[in-house]
Amino acid sequence: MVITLKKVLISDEIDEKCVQILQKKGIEVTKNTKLSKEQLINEIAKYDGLIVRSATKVTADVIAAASNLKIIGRAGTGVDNIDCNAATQRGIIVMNTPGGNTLSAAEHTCALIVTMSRDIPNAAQSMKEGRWDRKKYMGNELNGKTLAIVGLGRIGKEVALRMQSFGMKTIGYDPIIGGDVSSTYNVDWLPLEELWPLADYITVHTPLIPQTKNLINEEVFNKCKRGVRVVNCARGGIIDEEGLYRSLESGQCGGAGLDVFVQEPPTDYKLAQHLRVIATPHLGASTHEAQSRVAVEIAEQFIDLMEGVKLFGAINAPALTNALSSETQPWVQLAAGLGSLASAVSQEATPDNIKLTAYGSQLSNSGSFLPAAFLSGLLKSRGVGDNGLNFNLVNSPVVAKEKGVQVSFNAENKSPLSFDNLISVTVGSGNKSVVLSGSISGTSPVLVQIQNSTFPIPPALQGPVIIYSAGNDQEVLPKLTGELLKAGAQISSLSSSTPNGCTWGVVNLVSPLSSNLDSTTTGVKSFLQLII
Ligand SMILES: NC(=O)C1=CN([C@@H]2O[C@H](COP(=O)(O)OP(=O)(O)OC[C@H]3O[C@@H](n4cnc5c(N)ncnc54)[C@H](O)[C@@H]3O)[C@@H](O)[C@H]2O)C=CC1
Ligand SMILES: O=C(O)C(=O)COP(=O)(O)O
Repeated sequence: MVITLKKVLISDEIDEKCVQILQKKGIEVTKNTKLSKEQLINEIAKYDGLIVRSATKVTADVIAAASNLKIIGRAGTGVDNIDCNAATQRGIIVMNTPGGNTLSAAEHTCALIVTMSRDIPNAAQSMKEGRWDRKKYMGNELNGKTLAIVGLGRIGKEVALRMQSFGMKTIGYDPIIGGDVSSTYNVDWLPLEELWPLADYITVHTPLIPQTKNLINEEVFNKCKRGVRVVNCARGGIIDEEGLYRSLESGQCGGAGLDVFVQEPPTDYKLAQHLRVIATPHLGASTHEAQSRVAVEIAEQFIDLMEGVKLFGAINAPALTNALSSETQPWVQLAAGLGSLASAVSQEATPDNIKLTAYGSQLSNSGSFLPAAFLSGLLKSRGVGDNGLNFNLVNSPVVAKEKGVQVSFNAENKSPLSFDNLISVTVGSGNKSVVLSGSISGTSPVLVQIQNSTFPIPPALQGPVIIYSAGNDQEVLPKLTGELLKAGAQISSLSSSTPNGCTWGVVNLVSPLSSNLDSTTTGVKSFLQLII
């Protein structure tokens, strides 16, 4: 899957370096951070790339209008403002820059903990108002207090390391990162229920997903020490805003540091304005350093993908990760071509049994992309979901799974045919099956065998091809060729398989045939034109 990017839209405030890197590679970049949703929907079809931060909401209706979009880049971490499922369905890559703003978000979290412990914002405000109020602002030391960290990924870990230098004891929970890992940075892993009663401060660093929505609610506050303080520098909604407000009012929660909100900007500022809340307008990543990093990273990740160097940061394209190099490209094309051919020959929209075997050392690690490439050809040829979907390595595995079509993959060392590296696929439906084998000649995908009939000179499985089965009739090829020439076809090559019960023929054309051929004059019972 080769990605070419000509026009990229940047719809959020992103460092100029991003624009410069893309433009240097000849990409036309439009930066417009003032688009309404309707304007974005009207504009988006012009672009094959989109770059956002958290402000632009890339919803399903935006994606439905994005008929040319190939990639959405998030210059930052959270992708909850992007409908990733809708993007995957349309074959659009979603990519973020994990890590680029980790340190800034971690420092902001620590700043909220520290300022909360001494009530610095209120004390500073009192001075601005001309009051010298030393009694009112008695604080607490952090030394010896317990910080519970929910989510021990990149930011959670950096927060732990920094707050340990204040003498805090760090405990934490993460469903993926276990105690063996967290103990290497001095975080005692505990299940949530054991975490709550021990915590003086709780900070959350998870994505907002169904499992983390309202993770800290009034019930949880009631399990904590009275006066527990919380920080949310991750995503609005991980701490239930209503439950937090009530707990602040009752004193069960002693303070909150909030950088993120369910609604941004909030329609109701009552939480942000609460005396015991320190609120910032989603500033975790807003440092010159982080913004410079994420801008450069997203631009370079786009270029690396375009140039086939590597795929980094993609969150919905596992099949693409190992399929970018120039060596793998012909194999991807071959598998897609075999998929188209298998579907055309078997005439089954949902074959119940597909086995793909890759032979040879070159293909020993091809299991991540060959089945997806095969499925892209199969789905394309069957017109599945025929609503303008372009099937590729991003959406094919997902759409095929929804249709109940799956491929079992197997890699073997020794090829059964004369090509050392070879793909063979068996597509079975009921008691019928189609067997196809292909390989690469030079850099071109070629068809080596159909059923048990081998091509002495394997034809290219590329561009417009006519494939026919002639049974044992040796007269078919001259008749078909005559009819093709009459129809104005430009033939680039002709190939026949060795007769073995049935002869198969392949005619490669320079351009697709515009008119239909008549089977009575060609003498061919069934032939198929495929554009591969
Ligand atoms: N305020 C801001 O400006 C910024 C906010 N963020 C947000 O911070 C959050 C964390 O970011 P990173 O550390 O980079 O992500 P990460 O992916 O490195 O870590 C997230 C961790 O949460 C864990 N997790 C998932 N479900 C969980 C659950 N139910 N309970 C506990 N842990 C769970 C994951 O296993 C993972 O280890 C994200 O929501 C991100 O969007 C990130 C950067 C800036
Ligand atoms: O990277 C993230 O997840 C953030 O929340 C940062 O958001 P922003 O890029 O500042 O809009």
